[in-house]
Amino acid sequence: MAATTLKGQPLDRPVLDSMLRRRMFYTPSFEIYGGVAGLYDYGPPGCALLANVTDIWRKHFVLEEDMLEVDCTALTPAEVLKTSGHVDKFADWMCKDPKNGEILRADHFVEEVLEARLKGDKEARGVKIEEKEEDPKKKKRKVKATTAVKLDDAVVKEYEEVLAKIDNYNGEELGQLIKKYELKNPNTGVEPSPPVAFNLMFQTSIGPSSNAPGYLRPETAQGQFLNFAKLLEFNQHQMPFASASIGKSFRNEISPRAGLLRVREFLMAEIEHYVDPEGGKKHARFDEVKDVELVLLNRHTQLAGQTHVEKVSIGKAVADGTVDNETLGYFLARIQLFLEKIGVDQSKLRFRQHMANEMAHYAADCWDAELLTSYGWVECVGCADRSAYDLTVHAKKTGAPLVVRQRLEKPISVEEWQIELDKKKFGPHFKKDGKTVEAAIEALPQEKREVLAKELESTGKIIIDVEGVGNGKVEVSKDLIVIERRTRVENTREFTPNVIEPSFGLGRILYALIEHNYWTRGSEGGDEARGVLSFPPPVAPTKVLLVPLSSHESFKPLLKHMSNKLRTLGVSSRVDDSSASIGKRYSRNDELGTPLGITIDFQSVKDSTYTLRDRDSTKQVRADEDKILAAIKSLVEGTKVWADIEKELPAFEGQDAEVPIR
Ligand SMILES: Nc1ncnc2c1ncn2[C@@H]1O[C@H](COP(=O)(O)OP(=O)(O)OP(=O)(O)O)[C@@H](O)[C@H]1O
Repeated sequence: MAATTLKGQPLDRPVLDSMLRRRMFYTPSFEIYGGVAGLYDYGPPGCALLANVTDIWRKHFVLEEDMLEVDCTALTPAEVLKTSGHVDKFADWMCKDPKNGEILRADHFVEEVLEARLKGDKEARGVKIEEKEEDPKKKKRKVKATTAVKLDDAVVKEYEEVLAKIDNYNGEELGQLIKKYELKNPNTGVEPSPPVAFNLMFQTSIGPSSNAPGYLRPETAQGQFLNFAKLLEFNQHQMPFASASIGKSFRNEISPRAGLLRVREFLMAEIEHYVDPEGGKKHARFDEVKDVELVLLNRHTQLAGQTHVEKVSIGKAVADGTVDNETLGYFLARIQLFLEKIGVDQSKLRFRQHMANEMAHYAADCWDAELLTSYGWVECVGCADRSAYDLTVHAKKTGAPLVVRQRLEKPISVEEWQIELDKKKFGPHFKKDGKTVEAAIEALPQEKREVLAKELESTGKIIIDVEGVGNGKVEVSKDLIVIERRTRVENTREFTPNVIEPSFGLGRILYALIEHNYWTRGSEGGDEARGVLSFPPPVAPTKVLLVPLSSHESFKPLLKHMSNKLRTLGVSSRVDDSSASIGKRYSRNDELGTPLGITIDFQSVKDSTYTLRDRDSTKQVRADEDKILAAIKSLVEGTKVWADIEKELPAFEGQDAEVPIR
C-alpha cells in the first residue's frame, strides 16, 4: 500500500519533512556543529504536541486504571542490567568495511545485497519489479545501482529462503552467509569484517571512580520492577495492579535513520501490569472492551504470507486463543482506543504477533501495534507478556522477596520432607562452619531430601556438598539430624506475578500521527499547495489563532481581551497580527495544525461578536463572545465536533471566508 495523505493524495515526504523543519516541530540536535545521527530536538509545536499526547496517555491509562506512576532514574548500575539480561543480550550484529571504515548492521547488509542481486536477476529476466514496502528498521543505505545479472533458479530460491529468515541468524551465521555468497559492500566492492555483537546500551561510570559501571537505561521497565515490593505495599497488597512510567530511554542504534522512527534517545511510556499467573490471567474490565474490533495479524497468518486480515472483536480473539489471555487482550484493545483518541488513522493500524524466534529473551507472547507510514509498517507500541522473568531474576540475584503473599481462604495441607537439626550438638560439632553447613542443609530441595533420608536410614550418616568448608564435602551423622516426611498446614499462598507490558515509543507515535493527519490544499491565487495538519483539537499544539482584520488600533483591546479569556479557560492561543492577508495567516497556522481561528473585525468592535473558523472545512460561524468561547471549550475538550457547532451557531459568509478546498 503506497503512503497517502488524509485526503488520499500520494504523500510527498520531502515536502512534509521540509514543512516540519520550517515550522520547527523537530530539528536535528547540534545542527550548527554538523549534527549527530539519531538525536533530535523538539521545537515549540513539537513539544506542545508531545505534551498533549502524553497528557492524554496519562489520563487514558494511569488515571482511568488507577495505575501507580513512578519516575525512576535513567542512570542504572551495570549489575541491574546484567541481571535483567541486557548486558549479555541487548545487542545487534555489526561489521566493518576494512576499506572505508563504514559500519554496517550485519543483517541489513546481507539483506540489501541479496535483494539487490534478486532485483538484478528480475531485470535480466525482464520481470516487472514491484516496489515493496520499506521497513524503516532496515532502511536502505544509498548503494550503487545493481547490474542486471541472471541467477540460477536454485540460487534464487536459496536467496529467497535466506531473506525470509533474516531475523533468525546469529552473528556467526551471518558471517557464514557473507563468506558463502561472497557479499561485498556495494560502495567499495570489499567484503566486510566478520560480524561482532554490538551492545546497544550507552555505558558510563557512576561517580568519580571507575569501579561503579553503569548504563543509560534502554527501557523504563527495570526501575519499575525494582520498586515492585514497595508498590505492592503502597497498593495495600491488592492484586492485580499496574505501575506506569514516562521517561527517556537510550539506545546506541548502529545506524539511526528514518527521522524520529529510529533515534538514540526517545521518550517511552511503559506500563507493567502485574497479574496472578493462575486462573487464566483474567481481567475484571475485559467486558468493557470485548466488542472492540482489531486487525490481528497472528503468527499463522504471517507464515502463510498473508498481510491482510479482517477485523475481529477482541472477545472472539481471546475466546478462540488467537490472543493468549484476557489481560493481554484488554490492553491491545485499550491501546487501539488510545491511538484512535489521539487521531491515528484506524485504517493504518494493525496488531502483529511476534514470531517465536523474534521475541525478546523474556517474553512469553508479544503483539506490536504497527502504524502504516511512508516508511512502511512501523512498530509503535509493543505489548508483551514478560511472564515472571524479571521479578524472578532480580529476586534471585538480590534475595529481595519480589513475590505476592495471599492469605488462603481455606488453609491447605502440604506433605513434604522436613529437616530437624539437633542445635545443641550441631554448633559445637561444626564450630565456626556451623552456620554455613546449616544454610546448605536448609537449602536442600525436596527431591534431594528424599534421597538423603534413605541414605541416613541405611548408613547412619549423609554426605552433603558445602562450598568453602573443608574439601567441599561434609559428613553429618544420625545423632545431629532427622529427615522425615511430615504434613504442614499452609495459610498463605506465595507467587511471583506475571507481567503484561504495553510499551509505547511516543516519538514514533508522534511521527505517524503527523503523517496520518497531513494533507494539502490549494491556496487562493494559485499559490503552491499548502499543508494542513488535521490534528483533533485536544491534541493540536495550539488551539486557537487570533487574527485581527488589520492593524487598526480599535482591534487591539479586543485582541488582548480574547487572549486573556482563552488563557483563563486554559486554552492555548496565538496572535497573528502580521500584515499578510487573513487567508495567508490562516494557511500558515493550518501547517501547525491549529484547529480554530477567531477573526476580530469592525463588527466585533461594534457588538462583541466574533467569527470562529474551522481549520479543516474553512467554514465559519459568527456569535457573541460567550457563545464563541463555549464552542471553543467544548471542541478543545473533545465533547463536541465542528458539525455540532455548525448546527448551533449561525454560519458566516463574510469577506474572510478563504482558501476553498480544491
Ligand atoms: N531507536 C528507537 N527510536 C525510537 N523509538 C524506539 C526505538 N526503539 C524502540 N522504540 C520504541 O519503543 C517501543 C518499545 O521498545 P521495544 O524494545 O519493544 O522496541 P524494539 O522491538 O527493540 O524496536 P525495533 O525492533 O524497532 O528496534 C517500540 O515500540 C518503539 O515505539
